[in-house]
Amino acid sequence: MLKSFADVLAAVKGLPPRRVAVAAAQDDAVLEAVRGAKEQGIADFILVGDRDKIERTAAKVSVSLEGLTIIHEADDRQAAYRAVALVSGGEADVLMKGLINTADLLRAVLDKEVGLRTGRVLSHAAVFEVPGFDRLLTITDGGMNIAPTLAQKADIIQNSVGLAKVLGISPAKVAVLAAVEVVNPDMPATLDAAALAKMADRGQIKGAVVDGPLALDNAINLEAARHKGITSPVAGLADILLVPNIEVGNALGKSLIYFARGRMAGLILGAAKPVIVTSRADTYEGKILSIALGALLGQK
Ligand SMILES: CCCC(=O)SCCNC(=O)CCNC(=O)[C@H](O)C(C)(C)COP(=O)(O)OP(=O)(O)OC[C@H]1O[C@@H](n2cnc3c(N)ncnc32)[C@H](O)[C@@H]1OP(=O)(O)O
Repeated sequence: MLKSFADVLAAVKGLPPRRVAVAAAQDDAVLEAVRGAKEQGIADFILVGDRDKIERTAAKVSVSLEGLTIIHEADDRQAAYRAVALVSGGEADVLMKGLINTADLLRAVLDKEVGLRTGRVLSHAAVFEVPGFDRLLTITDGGMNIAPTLAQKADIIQNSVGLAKVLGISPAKVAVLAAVEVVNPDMPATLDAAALAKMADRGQIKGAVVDGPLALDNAINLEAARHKGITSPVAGLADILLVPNIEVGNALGKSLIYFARGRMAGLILGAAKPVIVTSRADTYEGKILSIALGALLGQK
């Protein structure tokens, strides 16, 4: 089982480097991470974007472009489609977001012709390493599905369970988050949580033990769960937190980074190939971790 990002980096370095197509690569922080990941043997890269801007940006931050393929496409949205097409066409194994907003990249990923649709729901998963916490914790979905339905939540869990398996966590313990740990008909998140737990009991969600509703404290802290008298195989031990909507996931994830000094790797799951989604605010290290996780998942 991979319990830390050091474990993830060690695991990926022993594998053949994956080919990552970067959409709109003309970003200084992205280029620095690309160089770092290439030098560490984590991945090889095809940079899609405005060649002149890529070269000028690289020069500005003293990043060598040696050994990196550049495909010129001046328009950012077109660059996203070209990068996606490289992945769907088999010339790259993993897609990575560059200097383009997430929604525009995702629209290219969802494109019916060149996209990476599989017929499944695509979802964002953020894996966190938090100082003082004994394992990697995945939060989903704080980046793609805005207000998922019950059926979409089941698919989002299934996607994250696939990621957990790659991390060596099986069966994954999934807590479906709500504000309370009892079903309250006035709180729709608690109704979905109870249904999802039952769906897992009946084999409609596989490879996971799912329980909910659970409040955040009962989900991740055994003492808090005991204090509330909750008997559950998941309470206090969750590997995955399913959040009710994008705002909760996004705010919870960012609070781990900014309040708790956590480190995050972010991916879109459920597509034909992994998609690395880093944000402008990610550190160099955070971007390398996202690339490493994408490369690990792209080995399948
Ligand atoms: C923590 C760091 C993460 C960050 O980057 S911060 C968060 C930023 N994230 C975002 O801004 C993205 C939020 N999501 C969105 O904007 C939208 O949901 C998204 C992904 C752009 C899609 O929206 P639209 O372009 O309006 O598309 P739509 O809803 O009309 O659907 C068009 C076709 O795509 C399909 N689709 C949409 N979301 C899907 C999904 N999750 N999985 C699988 N298929 C999906 C949808 O069914 C529709 O298909 P069809 O054309 O009817 O066949």
